[in-house]
Amino acid sequence: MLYLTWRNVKMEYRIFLDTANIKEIEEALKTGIVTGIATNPNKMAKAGRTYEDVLKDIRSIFDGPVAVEAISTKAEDIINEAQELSSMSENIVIKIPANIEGIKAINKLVPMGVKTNATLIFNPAQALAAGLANSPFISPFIGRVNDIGHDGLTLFKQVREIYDFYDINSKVIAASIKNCSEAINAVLNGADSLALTYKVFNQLFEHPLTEIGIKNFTRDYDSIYK
Ligand SMILES: O=C[C@H](O)COP(=O)(O)O
Repeated sequence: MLYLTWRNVKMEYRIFLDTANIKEIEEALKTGIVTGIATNPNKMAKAGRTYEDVLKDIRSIFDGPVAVEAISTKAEDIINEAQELSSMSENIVIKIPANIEGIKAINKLVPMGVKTNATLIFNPAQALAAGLANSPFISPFIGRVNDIGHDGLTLFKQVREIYDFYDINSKVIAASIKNCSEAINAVLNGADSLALTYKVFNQLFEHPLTEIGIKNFTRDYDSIYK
């Protein structure tokens, strides 16, 4: 069954570039198909800068949605941190782990108008809880599930099935995608959005036969017109 979800998702939420590296963001934005930026504490640490500085850099070249992750672990603290992060800039999405403290926080933050993304989702029950808390976004981690020898796509399909069956409207972001084929399988199975690293994003445009084709076309063109 081919899902129609991408047709219904606002264009601005289709592809989140999964990085805090400003050079990668700059390059990928040139394609015109990146519609959001997603960071997490690993990526911020790799960038070696504070959340504030990374956000400032991103905002100097991009005004779409930027996801940043709260690192507090108690609901009250997550709520305060999320409000602080949201106030740093317009159009911020707050990533919050989908454990019990995270769900409590999401439940309070959503009515305040904070856009949340329930993250670190590894089983369909967490996705159900985040959906019932009305999180605007949720992120099942496909690649990390595959990495431990389980089936990330099955997790993803189960989440989609539950959301469709119960009419849950949270947008499902396929996250922790390790290659282009995982990305396409997620889209074919009802992803609303993709979170793609710079490496996987570039795989969207790569095929050896395209390069061979270009080389051969150029050779044949040159043989007549040069
Ligand atoms: O935070 C969300 C990312 O999609 C996680 O991806 P990762 O498994 O490559 O760290």
